[in-house]
Amino acid sequence: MTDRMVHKAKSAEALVTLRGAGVSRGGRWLVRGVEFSVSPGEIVTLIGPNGSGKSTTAKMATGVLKPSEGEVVRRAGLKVGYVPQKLAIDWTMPLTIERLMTLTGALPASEIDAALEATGIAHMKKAEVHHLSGGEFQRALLARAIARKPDLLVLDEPVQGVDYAGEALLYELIGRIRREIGCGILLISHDLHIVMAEADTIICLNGHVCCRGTPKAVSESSEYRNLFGMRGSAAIAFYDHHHDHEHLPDGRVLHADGSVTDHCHPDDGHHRDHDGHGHAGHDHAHYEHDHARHDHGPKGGHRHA
Ligand SMILES: Nc1ncnc2c1ncn2[C@@H]1O[C@H](COP(=O)(O)OP(=O)(O)OP(=O)(O)O)[C@@H](O)[C@H]1O
Repeated sequence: MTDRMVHKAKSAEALVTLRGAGVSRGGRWLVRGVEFSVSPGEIVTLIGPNGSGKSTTAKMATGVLKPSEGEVVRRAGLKVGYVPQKLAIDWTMPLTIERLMTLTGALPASEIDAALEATGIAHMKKAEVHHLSGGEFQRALLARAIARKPDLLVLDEPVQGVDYAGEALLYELIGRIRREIGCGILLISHDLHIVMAEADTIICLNGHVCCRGTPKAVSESSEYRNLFGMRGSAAIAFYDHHHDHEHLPDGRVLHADGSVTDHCHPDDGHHRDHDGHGHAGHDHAHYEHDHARHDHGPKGGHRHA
């Protein structure tokens, strides 16, 4: 199959497809020439500097904004779950997580419970929203969005106000949601962080599509490096790690020196320690292994889920 045929087949099954889409306001193009689609089970991440058109593009995808040129095609009857960047909440009013779930429409109690369970906050159902930590709040917003079983989940900066460790856990959760619900995910990242680890496709915007591809391809492209400079390089380092051992299909481990062991324990003599010689400082490849099941720390460390 040629690339063009693959693209055609992919957009035929896509949840949403943008073709040459752009929005202009007051004689100025906010964003132009946007082309991408999101298919079931796929994570597409929009990155780009402030004002580069990420939110505008997401609004075109969800139908909140009509494109001024080009077209946006959504699958008939598409259910969209949206997690906004900001929520207009009157913080002087008491609001429990349970109530937050039903603010914009009724939900059966069983659906509320299932969504809170899936996001790991079932025990906090009666907790006041304004007491939540950044990570808990993002989980509550995610629970609210997935409770209605969307086909397409749009997340506008889902790791806002969350520290690095919490960020890795949230991305792991988002990865699990796409595997379990099978929805497509359009993720907007207003910062680079570790967003790229879970994404299948990265679209880098800068008023137009600057570059696109797999996280690795984007992080290596000169357009991306020019746009993000040193900050981009830090994110690149995350992917540009070198593997000193590989996991074989039978579960054994092949080390750089050619030896094979049953495990990759830090004390088996094959690994560098923390000050440049350690297990925490290395990364590895896994045959037929889902990298999405790893928590990647921002410095390239990992742990198995
Ligand atoms: N309704 C509007 N009318 C005029 N200009 C707008 C409108 N909405 C957005 N803009 C402008 O369009 C540009 C793109 O905005 P957008 O919110 O899509 O960027 P973004 O990439 O999401 O930015 P950030 O990372 O800062 O949130 C910005 O310059 C913004 O000021």
